[in-house]
Amino acid sequence: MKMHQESSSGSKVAPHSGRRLPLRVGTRGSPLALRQTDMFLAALREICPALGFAPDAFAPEIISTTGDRVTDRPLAEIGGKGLFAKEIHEALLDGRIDFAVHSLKDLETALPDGIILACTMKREDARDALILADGLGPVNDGDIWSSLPKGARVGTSSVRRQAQLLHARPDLQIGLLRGNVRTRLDAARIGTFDATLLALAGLRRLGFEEEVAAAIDPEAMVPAACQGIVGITVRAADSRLAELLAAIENHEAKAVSKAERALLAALDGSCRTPIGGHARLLPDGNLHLTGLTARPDGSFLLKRSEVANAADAARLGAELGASLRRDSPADIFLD
Ligand SMILES: NCc1[nH]cc(CCC(=O)O)c1CC(=O)O
Repeated sequence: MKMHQESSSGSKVAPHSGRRLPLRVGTRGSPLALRQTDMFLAALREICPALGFAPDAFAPEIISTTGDRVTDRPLAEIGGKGLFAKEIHEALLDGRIDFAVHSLKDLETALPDGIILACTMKREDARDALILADGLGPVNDGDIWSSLPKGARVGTSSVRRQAQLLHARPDLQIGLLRGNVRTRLDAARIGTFDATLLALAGLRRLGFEEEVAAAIDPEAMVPAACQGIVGITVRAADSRLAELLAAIENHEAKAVSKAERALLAALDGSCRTPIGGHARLLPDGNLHLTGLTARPDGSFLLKRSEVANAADAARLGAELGASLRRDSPADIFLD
Protein backbone atom coordinates (compact mmCIF):
# COMPACT_ATOMS: atom_id res chain seq x y z
CA MET A 1 0.00 0.00 0.00
CA LYS A 2 1.40 3.40 -0.91
CA MET A 3 1.98 5.21 2.36
CA HIS A 4 2.17 8.61 0.75
CA GLN A 5 2.22 10.18 -2.64
CA GLU A 6 5.45 11.46 -4.23
CA SER A 7 5.41 15.03 -5.51
CA SER A 8 7.22 15.92 -8.73
CA SER A 9 10.14 17.16 -6.58
CA GLY A 10 10.26 13.73 -4.90
CA SER A 11 9.15 15.00 -1.47
CA LYS A 12 6.41 13.12 0.37
CA VAL A 13 2.89 14.53 -0.01
CA ALA A 14 -0.05 13.98 2.30
CA PRO A 15 -2.74 12.03 0.45
CA HIS A 16 -5.66 14.07 -0.86
CA SER A 17 -4.27 17.30 0.59
CA GLY A 18 -1.56 18.14 -1.90
CA ARG A 19 0.55 19.33 1.04
CA ARG A 20 4.13 18.14 1.49
CA LEU A 21 4.86 16.07 4.63
CA PRO A 22 5.33 16.69 7.45
CA LEU A 23 2.15 18.62 8.02
CA ARG A 24 3.02 21.31 10.55
CA VAL A 25 0.48 21.46 13.36
CA GLY A 26 0.13 24.64 15.43
CA THR A 27 -0.67 24.25 19.11
CA ARG A 28 -0.29 26.12 22.38
CA GLY A 29 2.29 24.65 24.70
CA SER A 30 0.16 23.87 27.78
CA PRO A 31 -0.10 20.21 28.79
CA LEU A 32 -3.80 20.30 27.89
CA ALA A 33 -3.19 21.82 24.45
CA LEU A 34 -0.49 19.23 23.70
CA ARG A 35 -2.75 16.40 24.88
CA GLN A 36 -5.60 17.65 22.69
CA THR A 37 -3.26 17.88 19.70
CA ASP A 38 -2.06 14.31 20.26
CA MET A 39 -5.67 13.14 20.45
CA PHE A 40 -6.57 14.94 17.24
CA LEU A 41 -3.57 13.55 15.32
CA ALA A 42 -4.45 10.04 16.51
CA ALA A 43 -7.98 10.53 15.15
CA LEU A 44 -6.60 11.85 11.87
CA ARG A 45 -4.23 8.90 11.50
CA GLU A 46 -7.16 6.57 12.11
CA ILE A 47 -9.26 8.14 9.37
CA CYS A 48 -6.29 8.41 7.00
CA PRO A 49 -4.14 5.24 7.36
CA ALA A 50 -1.64 6.53 4.78
CA LEU A 51 -0.78 9.28 7.27
CA GLY A 52 -0.84 6.79 10.12
CA PHE A 53 1.95 4.76 8.57
CA ALA A 54 4.12 7.79 7.78
CA PRO A 55 6.26 8.36 10.91
CA ASP A 56 7.10 11.90 9.86
CA ALA A 57 3.57 12.84 8.82
CA PHE A 58 3.15 15.59 11.40
CA ALA A 59 5.43 18.16 12.98
CA PRO A 60 3.83 19.91 16.01
CA GLU A 61 4.82 23.60 16.27
CA ILE A 62 4.33 25.04 19.76
CA ILE A 63 3.21 28.68 19.65
CA SER A 64 3.11 30.85 22.75
CA THR A 65 0.09 33.15 22.89
CA THR A 66 -0.58 36.34 24.85
CA GLY A 67 -2.99 34.45 27.08
CA ASP A 68 -0.27 31.93 27.91
CA ARG A 69 2.43 34.52 28.62
CA VAL A 70 0.50 36.94 30.84
CA THR A 71 -0.77 34.96 33.85
CA ASP A 72 -0.68 37.51 36.70
CA ARG A 73 -3.77 39.50 35.69
CA PRO A 74 -7.37 38.74 34.69
CA LEU A 75 -7.77 38.11 30.97
CA ALA A 76 -10.08 41.13 30.85
CA GLU A 77 -7.13 43.38 31.75
CA ILE A 78 -4.83 42.12 29.00
CA GLY A 79 -7.01 42.58 26.00
CA GLY A 80 -9.90 41.39 23.96
CA LYS A 81 -10.84 38.21 22.21
CA GLY A 82 -8.41 35.78 20.64
CA LEU A 83 -5.87 36.00 23.46
CA PHE A 84 -5.21 32.28 23.03
CA ALA A 85 -5.27 32.26 19.22
CA LYS A 86 -3.87 35.47 17.66
CA GLU A 87 -0.27 34.23 17.31
CA ILE A 88 -1.50 30.87 16.02
CA HIS A 89 -3.59 32.59 13.33
CA GLU A 90 -0.50 34.61 12.32
CA ALA A 91 1.54 31.41 11.94
CA LEU A 92 -1.21 29.89 9.80
CA LEU A 93 -1.52 32.91 7.53
CA ASP A 94 2.23 33.29 6.99
CA GLY A 95 2.66 29.60 6.23
CA ARG A 96 4.68 28.51 9.27
CA ILE A 97 1.99 25.92 10.06
CA ASP A 98 -0.57 24.00 7.96
CA PHE A 99 -3.36 23.69 10.49
CA ALA A 100 -3.97 24.42 14.18
CA VAL A 101 -5.64 22.62 17.09
CA HIS A 102 -7.66 24.79 19.51
CA SER A 103 -9.92 24.47 22.51
CA LEU A 104 -12.95 25.78 20.64
CA LYS A 105 -14.11 27.75 23.67
CA ASP A 106 -10.91 29.84 23.35
CA LEU A 107 -11.40 30.54 19.63
CA GLU A 108 -13.07 33.84 18.76
CA THR A 109 -16.30 33.59 16.77
CA ALA A 110 -15.08 35.99 14.05
CA LEU A 111 -11.95 34.38 12.58
CA PRO A 112 -9.41 36.44 10.59
CA ASP A 113 -9.95 36.58 6.81
CA GLY A 114 -8.40 33.54 5.17
CA ILE A 115 -8.88 31.19 8.14
CA ILE A 116 -11.75 28.74 8.52
CA LEU A 117 -12.88 26.26 11.16
CA ALA A 118 -12.26 23.00 9.30
CA CYS A 119 -13.66 20.52 11.79
CA THR A 120 -14.82 19.96 15.36
CA MET A 121 -14.13 16.83 17.39
CA LYS A 122 -16.63 14.86 19.50
CA ARG A 123 -17.47 16.84 22.65
CA GLU A 124 -15.69 15.35 25.66
CA ASP A 125 -18.04 16.82 28.31
CA ALA A 126 -19.28 20.40 28.52
CA ARG A 127 -19.74 20.58 32.27
CA ASP A 128 -17.71 22.51 34.80
CA ALA A 129 -16.25 20.46 37.66
CA LEU A 130 -16.08 21.48 41.32
CA ILE A 131 -12.71 20.92 43.00
CA LEU A 132 -12.73 21.10 46.82
CA ALA A 133 -9.87 21.59 49.27
CA ASP A 134 -9.05 18.63 51.51
CA GLY A 135 -11.56 18.29 54.32
CA LEU A 136 -14.49 19.82 52.44
CA GLY A 137 -17.37 17.78 51.01
CA PRO A 138 -18.93 15.43 50.31
CA VAL A 139 -21.13 17.19 47.79
CA ASN A 140 -24.90 17.02 48.20
CA ASP A 141 -26.20 16.48 44.69
CA GLY A 142 -29.43 18.26 45.62
CA ASP A 143 -27.56 21.47 46.47
CA ILE A 144 -24.07 21.38 45.07
CA TRP A 145 -23.09 24.70 46.67
CA SER A 146 -23.91 23.49 50.20
CA SER A 147 -20.46 21.85 50.26
CA LEU A 148 -18.96 25.36 50.35
CA PRO A 149 -18.83 26.85 53.87
CA LYS A 150 -20.15 30.39 54.40
CA GLY A 151 -17.66 32.88 52.99
CA ALA A 152 -15.64 30.14 51.30
CA ARG A 153 -12.74 31.31 49.09
CA VAL A 154 -13.20 30.21 45.47
CA GLY A 155 -10.40 30.67 42.93
CA THR A 156 -11.26 31.40 39.30
CA SER A 157 -10.44 33.84 36.50
CA SER A 158 -13.69 33.15 34.66
CA VAL A 159 -16.26 35.96 34.96
CA ARG A 160 -18.82 33.43 33.78
CA ARG A 161 -18.12 31.09 36.70
CA GLN A 162 -17.79 34.01 39.13
CA ALA A 163 -21.17 35.50 38.16
CA GLN A 164 -23.05 32.22 38.53
CA LEU A 165 -21.32 31.40 41.83
CA LEU A 166 -22.11 34.81 43.35
CA HIS A 167 -25.68 34.72 42.05
CA ALA A 168 -26.17 31.45 43.90
CA ARG A 169 -23.99 32.32 46.91
CA PRO A 170 -23.32 36.06 47.35
CA ASP A 171 -21.31 35.28 50.49
CA LEU A 172 -18.51 33.54 48.61
CA GLN A 173 -15.10 35.23 48.34
CA ILE A 174 -13.90 35.03 44.73
CA GLY A 175 -10.13 35.26 44.19
CA LEU A 176 -8.14 35.45 40.95
CA LEU A 177 -6.72 32.08 39.97
CA ARG A 178 -5.04 31.70 36.57
CA GLY A 179 -2.57 29.20 35.16
CA ASN A 180 -2.71 25.75 33.63
CA VAL A 181 -4.93 22.97 34.89
CA ARG A 182 -2.38 21.47 37.33
CA THR A 183 -1.61 24.89 38.81
CA ARG A 184 -5.28 25.51 39.49
CA LEU A 185 -5.85 22.06 40.97
CA ASP A 186 -2.88 22.55 43.31
CA ALA A 187 -4.28 25.88 44.53
CA ALA A 188 -7.27 24.02 45.96
CA ARG A 189 -5.20 21.05 47.15
CA ILE A 190 -2.74 23.16 49.17
CA GLY A 191 -5.51 25.32 50.58
CA THR A 192 -4.84 28.60 48.80
CA PHE A 193 -8.53 28.39 48.02
CA ASP A 194 -11.37 26.31 49.45
CA ALA A 195 -12.54 25.45 45.96
CA THR A 196 -12.05 26.08 42.29
CA LEU A 197 -13.90 25.21 39.10
CA LEU A 198 -12.42 23.75 35.94
CA ALA A 199 -13.78 22.22 32.77
CA LEU A 200 -14.38 18.50 33.25
CA ALA A 201 -13.16 17.94 29.69
CA GLY A 202 -9.68 19.25 30.45
CA LEU A 203 -9.44 17.28 33.68
CA ARG A 204 -10.56 14.08 31.95
CA ARG A 205 -8.16 14.51 29.03
CA LEU A 206 -5.25 15.01 31.45
CA GLY A 207 -6.21 12.12 33.72
CA PHE A 208 -7.11 14.29 36.72
CA GLU A 209 -10.77 13.27 36.95
CA GLU A 210 -10.32 11.61 40.33
CA GLU A 211 -9.74 15.09 41.84
CA VAL A 212 -13.28 16.15 40.87
CA ALA A 213 -15.70 16.53 43.80
CA ALA A 214 -18.69 16.91 41.49
CA ALA A 215 -19.59 17.59 37.86
CA ILE A 216 -22.00 20.54 37.85
CA ASP A 217 -25.30 20.30 35.99
CA PRO A 218 -25.18 22.67 32.98
CA GLU A 219 -28.38 24.30 34.20
CA ALA A 220 -26.75 25.09 37.58
CA MET A 221 -23.55 26.37 35.98
CA VAL A 222 -24.00 27.14 32.29
CA PRO A 223 -20.70 26.23 30.61
CA ALA A 224 -18.73 28.46 28.26
CA ALA A 225 -19.81 28.18 24.65
CA CYS A 226 -18.06 25.21 23.00
CA GLN A 227 -16.52 24.03 26.26
CA GLY A 228 -15.34 20.45 25.78
CA ILE A 229 -14.94 20.69 22.02
CA VAL A 230 -11.64 20.74 20.11
CA GLY A 231 -11.69 22.67 16.83
CA ILE A 232 -9.23 22.71 13.95
CA THR A 233 -8.46 25.79 11.85
CA VAL A 234 -6.88 25.81 8.40
CA ARG A 235 -6.24 28.31 5.62
CA ALA A 236 -9.39 28.73 3.54
CA ALA A 237 -7.21 28.51 0.42
CA ASP A 238 -6.04 25.01 1.43
CA SER A 239 -9.31 23.51 0.22
CA ARG A 240 -7.96 19.96 -0.18
CA LEU A 241 -6.48 19.91 3.34
CA ALA A 242 -9.74 21.42 4.62
CA GLU A 243 -11.65 18.59 2.91
CA LEU A 244 -9.32 16.00 4.50
CA LEU A 245 -9.84 17.53 7.96
CA ALA A 246 -13.59 17.89 7.46
CA ALA A 247 -13.73 14.12 6.93
CA ILE A 248 -13.33 13.61 10.69
CA GLU A 249 -15.96 16.19 11.65
CA ASN A 250 -18.20 15.06 14.50
CA HIS A 251 -21.67 16.03 13.33
CA GLU A 252 -23.15 16.52 16.81
CA ALA A 253 -20.22 18.73 17.81
CA LYS A 254 -20.68 20.68 14.58
CA ALA A 255 -24.37 21.31 15.29
CA VAL A 256 -24.00 22.28 18.95
CA SER A 257 -20.92 24.44 18.33
CA LYS A 258 -22.69 26.21 15.47
CA ALA A 259 -25.57 27.13 17.83
CA GLU A 260 -23.27 28.11 20.71
CA ARG A 261 -20.96 30.21 18.52
CA ALA A 262 -23.95 31.94 16.88
CA LEU A 263 -25.25 32.76 20.36
CA LEU A 264 -21.86 34.17 21.34
CA ALA A 265 -21.62 36.21 18.14
CA ALA A 266 -25.11 37.68 18.61
CA LEU A 267 -24.35 38.65 22.21
CA ASP A 268 -21.06 40.21 21.10
CA GLY A 269 -19.86 40.57 24.66
CA SER A 270 -16.42 41.65 25.80
CA CYS A 271 -14.01 39.49 27.73
CA ARG A 272 -15.56 41.09 30.85
CA THR A 273 -19.08 39.89 29.97
CA PRO A 274 -20.23 36.75 31.78
CA ILE A 275 -21.75 34.61 29.01
CA GLY A 276 -22.75 30.96 29.11
CA GLY A 277 -23.95 28.86 26.21
CA HIS A 278 -24.78 25.18 26.06
CA ALA A 279 -26.49 23.21 23.32
CA ARG A 280 -27.40 19.54 23.29
CA LEU A 281 -29.10 17.27 20.79
CA LEU A 282 -32.42 15.86 22.03
CA PRO A 283 -33.49 12.28 21.29
CA ASP A 284 -35.96 13.61 18.68
CA GLY A 285 -33.07 15.24 16.79
CA ASN A 286 -33.95 18.78 17.85
CA LEU A 287 -31.38 21.06 19.43
CA HIS A 288 -31.86 22.45 22.96
CA LEU A 289 -29.88 25.64 23.59
CA THR A 290 -29.44 27.48 26.88
CA GLY A 291 -27.89 30.95 26.98
CA LEU A 292 -26.90 33.06 29.98
CA THR A 293 -25.88 36.67 30.57
CA ALA A 294 -25.04 38.21 33.94
CA ARG A 295 -23.20 40.90 35.80
CA PRO A 296 -19.81 39.70 37.16
CA ASP A 297 -21.05 40.19 40.74
CA GLY A 298 -24.10 38.02 40.07
CA SER A 299 -26.53 40.85 40.89
CA PHE A 300 -28.12 40.35 37.47
CA LEU A 301 -28.46 36.99 35.76
CA LEU A 302 -30.64 36.03 32.79
CA LYS A 303 -30.90 32.47 31.53
CA ARG A 304 -33.11 31.33 28.67
CA SER A 305 -33.52 28.14 26.66
CA GLU A 306 -34.99 27.45 23.25
CA VAL A 307 -35.46 24.34 21.10
CA ALA A 308 -35.23 24.15 17.32
CA ASN A 309 -34.40 21.74 14.53
CA ALA A 310 -30.66 21.01 14.46
CA ALA A 311 -30.58 22.23 10.85
CA ASP A 312 -31.46 25.68 12.22
CA ALA A 313 -28.59 25.71 14.74
CA ALA A 314 -27.17 29.05 13.60
CA ARG A 315 -30.57 30.75 13.56
CA LEU A 316 -31.42 29.32 17.00
CA GLY A 317 -28.19 30.72 18.45
CA ALA A 318 -28.56 34.10 16.76
CA GLU A 319 -32.16 34.56 17.89
CA LEU A 320 -31.54 33.48 21.49
CA GLY A 321 -28.47 35.71 21.62
CA ALA A 322 -30.44 38.69 20.34
CA SER A 323 -33.19 38.03 22.88
CA LEU A 324 -30.75 37.84 25.79
CA ARG A 325 -28.89 40.94 24.63
CA ARG A 326 -32.13 42.90 24.29
CA ASP A 327 -33.22 42.03 27.83
CA SER A 328 -29.85 42.50 29.58
CA PRO A 329 -28.35 45.78 30.84
CA ALA A 330 -26.42 47.33 27.92
CA ASP A 331 -23.37 48.16 30.07
CA ILE A 332 -22.48 44.50 30.70
CA PHE A 333 -21.45 44.13 27.04
CA LEU A 334 -18.99 47.04 27.08
CA ASP A 335 -15.20 46.64 27.28
N1 LIG B 1 -8.65 28.65 28.64
C1 LIG B 1 -9.03 27.67 29.58
C2 LIG B 1 -9.53 26.42 28.94
N2 LIG B 1 -9.76 26.28 27.61
C3 LIG B 1 -10.27 24.99 27.39
C4 LIG B 1 -10.32 24.34 28.61
C5 LIG B 1 -10.82 22.98 28.88
C6 LIG B 1 -10.96 22.11 27.66
C7 LIG B 1 -12.21 22.40 26.85
O1 LIG B 1 -13.09 23.18 27.25
O2 LIG B 1 -12.30 21.75 25.78
C8 LIG B 1 -9.82 25.21 29.58
C9 LIG B 1 -9.62 24.89 31.01
C10 LIG B 1 -10.83 25.21 31.88
O3 LIG B 1 -11.72 25.99 31.48
O4 LIG B 1 -10.89 24.64 32.98
